[in-house]
Amino acid sequence: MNQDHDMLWNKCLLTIGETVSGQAFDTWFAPIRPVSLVDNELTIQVPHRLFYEWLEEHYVEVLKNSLNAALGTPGRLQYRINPVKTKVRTPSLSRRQGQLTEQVQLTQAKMPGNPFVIAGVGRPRIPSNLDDKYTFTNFVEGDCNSLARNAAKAVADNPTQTAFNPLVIHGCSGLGKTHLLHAIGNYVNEKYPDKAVLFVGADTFTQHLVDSIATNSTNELLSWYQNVDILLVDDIQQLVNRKKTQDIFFNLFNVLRQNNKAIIMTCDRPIIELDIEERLRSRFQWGLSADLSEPALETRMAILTCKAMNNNVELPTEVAEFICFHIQHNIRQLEGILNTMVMKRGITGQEKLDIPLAKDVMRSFVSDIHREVTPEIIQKAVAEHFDLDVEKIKSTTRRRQVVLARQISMFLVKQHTNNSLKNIGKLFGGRDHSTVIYSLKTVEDLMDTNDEVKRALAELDRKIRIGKGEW
Ligand SMILES: Nc1ncnc2c1ncn2[C@@H]1O[C@H](COP(=O)(O)OP(=O)(O)OP(=O)(O)O)[C@@H](O)[C@H]1O
Repeated sequence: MNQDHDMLWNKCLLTIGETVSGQAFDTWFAPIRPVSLVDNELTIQVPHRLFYEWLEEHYVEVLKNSLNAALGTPGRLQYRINPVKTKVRTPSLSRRQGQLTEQVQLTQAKMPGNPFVIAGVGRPRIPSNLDDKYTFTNFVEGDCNSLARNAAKAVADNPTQTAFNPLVIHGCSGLGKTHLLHAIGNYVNEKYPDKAVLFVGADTFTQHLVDSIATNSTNELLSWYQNVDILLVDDIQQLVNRKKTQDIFFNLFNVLRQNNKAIIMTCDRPIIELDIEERLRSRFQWGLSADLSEPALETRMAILTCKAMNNNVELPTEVAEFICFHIQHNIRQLEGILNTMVMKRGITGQEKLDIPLAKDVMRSFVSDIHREVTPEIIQKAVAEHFDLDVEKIKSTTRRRQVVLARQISMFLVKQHTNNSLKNIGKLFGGRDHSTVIYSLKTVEDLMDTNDEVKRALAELDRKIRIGKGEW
């Protein structure tokens, strides 16, 4: 029997309706329109590319079987991708009633329940969700973050032609990942105002998806996401154990990347350690992965000082050093201490931010700011000060600078620890106790006469006291 494309497609829908869930039917098959039937080749129209890719990936067998059954002979399927731009009324088959009904397709600007939609004409406006207080200007660069910072800036400079797509910034908590995401977004917004930037947490993305499933508007949600030019996704580790979200994100990722849209993501661990589907993981590894590591003392101090300046707070260097010496792993904690100090100062009417106040506030951030200072810590500090290896200090070298560093180390070990002269000798390459006595005497003499020694001792003593929490 000769049949036209509408009749054939209706038959296909009946078979499909018996195979897939009601929700899948409504989401993925109801929006399809049959277009033509020529020589057993059925052409169907789908709303957008993502839709087509999803069908190919998940329902190709269902479609093939239903077409073959409807034709009674093997057939072929062709797709036509045609985004729905306007409100149209099209006849389609309701699965449950098994008869032709009128169905209204929604335009993108009319998506119900979509958290981002601002009604308007043409391309939907996208609120970026950016916090303008995080910029490249107030991001302090150091060895710990320079790759990530420079890659982020490169993407922001040229978001649609970047080789770093995706860019994944990973690192432990509080090291500036989210700051960099916002910085990219803010920079792009300023330099390319016509580009649509969106910042979204991976958990928020999941929530949107869950909501859209509940309201049968997943396609609309995804179409909407495809309007984004620069997608900034925070904390992608939240995708772990969320299979459905991973599936949808996989497709969105592919479409965006194919269309040269930039995708920048943050993660609390390297992608290789992320327990997600392999296909998603391999795509995340296409671009560049840059890590943020713990900043050195000087960088931490620069960050804290920068935060203080931005808040018009005067923070003496020794107070910044004291705080940063003890807080090594998390910049957010540094900020928390500064903010609490400012607040407490306001309450007590105290004028300056000083070390006793810092110490008081820090008790709730670090369990023990009174650290034991060991000979190893002293040897390391002295080696750093004189730009030498610790091993050199312990060696038999008689070079003047090395001898001086060795003698100062012995002196400080004697002052700050309970080691006997005999033990100190052992710690410095097995020297006897008379050598140690000679060293201590030499340093005492030089303390009054030699400026270099005076300065070195003052500086090292200060560092050791900060380390012990004894300011
Ligand atoms: N290099 C830096 N320069 C200036 N501020 C920084 C720097 N690194 C971190 N910060 C600040 O530290 C705070 C914490 O940073 P952010 O929220 O970006 O951390 P995160 O790595 O995203 O942490 P989490 O994984 O816990 O979300 C922010 O206020 C941020 O501005």
